[in-house]
Amino acid sequence: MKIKLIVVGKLKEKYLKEGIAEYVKRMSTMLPLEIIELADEKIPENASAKEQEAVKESEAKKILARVQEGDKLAILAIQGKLMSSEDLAATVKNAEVYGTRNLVFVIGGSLGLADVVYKRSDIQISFGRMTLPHQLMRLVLVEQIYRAQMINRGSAYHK
Ligand SMILES: C[S@@+](CC[C@H](N)C(=O)[O-])C[C@H]1O[C@@H](n2cnc3c(N)ncnc32)[C@H](O)[C@@H]1O
Repeated sequence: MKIKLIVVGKLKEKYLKEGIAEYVKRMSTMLPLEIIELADEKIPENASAKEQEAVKESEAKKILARVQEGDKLAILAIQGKLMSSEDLAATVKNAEVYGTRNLVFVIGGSLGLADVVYKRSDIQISFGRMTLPHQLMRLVLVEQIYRAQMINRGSAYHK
């Protein structure tokens, strides 16, 4: 099985790039993580609700173009399901056991994800009701995917 992470927007901060690269490297000998970075849409200044929806729809098209039939799609959503690290580890293990080809995580852009992405998703994962910047969310999620794999290996990394 492959684990993929689809993200909207280019990562700018060096400290985030370095943190993510470290966990990606650590996972290279386990289930490796492929990060697919999509260009974000320009948000017009003082964008109306309709313009914001159009941005999300356009980002959704690019996201869903990278998702294949049979992929298990886990989106990051503030109002989604609260999960423990052990729950995430079980999600990864189950996907592997059931022969899933790709377990795909998605983090939305600064406006979030369009409804069409929610409809396609198999799980909506919440990291709490607070809003995290999507770029920081990327680092936090990558660490949790690493942690999930360490849990599944019975490693002392997870205490
Ligand atoms: C800046 S947030 C978007 C905020 C937008 N108002 C919304 O409700 O989705 C960008 C992305 O980061 C992710 N995100 C941010 N905070 C999160 C949290 N607490 N739990 C899960 N995902 C989160 C989501 O994928 C979201 O689409």
